[in-house]
Amino acid sequence: MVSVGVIGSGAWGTTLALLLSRKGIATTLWDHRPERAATMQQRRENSDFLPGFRFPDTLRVTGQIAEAVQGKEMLVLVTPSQKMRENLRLLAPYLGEKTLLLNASKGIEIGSLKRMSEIIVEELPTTGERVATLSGPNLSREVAQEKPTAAVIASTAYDVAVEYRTLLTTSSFRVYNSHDVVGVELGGSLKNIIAIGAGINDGLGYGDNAKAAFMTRGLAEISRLGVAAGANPLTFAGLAGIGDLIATCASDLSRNNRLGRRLAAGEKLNDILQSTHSVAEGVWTTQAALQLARRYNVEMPIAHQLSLVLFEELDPHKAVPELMLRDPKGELEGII
Ligand SMILES: NC(=O)c1ccc[n+]([C@@H]2O[C@H](COP(=O)([O-])OP(=O)(O)OC[C@H]3O[C@@H](n4cnc5c(N)ncnc54)[C@H](O)[C@@H]3O)[C@@H](O)[C@H]2O)c1
Ligand SMILES: O=P(O)(O)OC[C@H](O)CO
Repeated sequence: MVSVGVIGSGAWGTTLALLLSRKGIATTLWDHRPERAATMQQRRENSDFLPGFRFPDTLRVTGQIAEAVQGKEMLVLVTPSQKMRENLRLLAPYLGEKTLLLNASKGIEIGSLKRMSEIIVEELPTTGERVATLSGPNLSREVAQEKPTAAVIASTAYDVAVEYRTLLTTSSFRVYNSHDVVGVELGGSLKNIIAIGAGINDGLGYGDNAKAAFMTRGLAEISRLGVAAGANPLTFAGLAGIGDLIATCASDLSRNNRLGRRLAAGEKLNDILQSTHSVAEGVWTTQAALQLARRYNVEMPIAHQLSLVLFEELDPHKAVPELMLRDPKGELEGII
């Protein structure tokens, strides 16, 4: 049977490692802090990021990246997106010539403005046709609880998407495949911007009309940028688009959504970030998306206003009239 290495042991990495090891698959989970890896291996639980779920015997935790990579037929990469590149450099010496790689992180690298699969192929040039990306409405705790969930795996190589689909499918985790790597990666990343805004909306008590409009116009922004970058517009009507947008904007479990509610309560971004080790990718994705929008000459008014709230302490109440009083436009302008 196949053996799998999971690189990154936050809530999602641990959940995916649990899903695999519960299927009886030999799974090695890597934590970049060896002392925490040792604690998890001994206690059989990730009490920092995913408390309450006991590890099966088929799951081993290690602080040695070589152990998680060497001899593995398939890897799952689940680090914070801004740390993906440094971790690829760490694992590169141990990577097998035929090992498949699945990205499960959602973000865009600040500076290079590259998506995760682009970084993988840039750092590991021989892996081109062996890379796929997982995305969709996948709040880790619900997946760990084996609540019914659907996801999508995109790859330019159909066989690779299908191999990972088979690997991850269970009676509570249904996986679709897609060719649209750009759309699936951008959908999963950009929805985090809108989730922060939805959390602000909730925190300010703006109500459901506002939230529905915000999510819908958020999806229009995601689609505009995605289509300009080469995505299939229909991908944004799928699991990695509207699906993930709904889950993240609606759920108390979303870290991006929670960050938005704390901003609405008047907390400062730096204080929020310092109070947690969990990653709210939308903060960094807002910066990267606005730079990408300039590259493609695409308008992203919501992301722009959110960047002012995040980085220039704009009172969110003042962002709203800026969005409401913009020049009226055709609803689908810039998308199709
Ligand atoms: N949690 C979810 O529900 C969920 C679902 C789908 C996708 N994702 C995506 O998965 C990625 C990882 O998120 P998560 O929820 O697993 O993490 P998390 O927020 O629960 O925890 C962050 C993890 O990153 C680790 N980390 C910090 N610096 C690191 C470094 N330099 N190298 C390696 N690891 C480092 C921390 O030790 C910790 O394990 C993100 O891109 C996120 O958007 C998360
Ligand atoms: O907790 P969040 O906000 O990082 O969202 C987690 C997943 O991306 C939901 O699909």
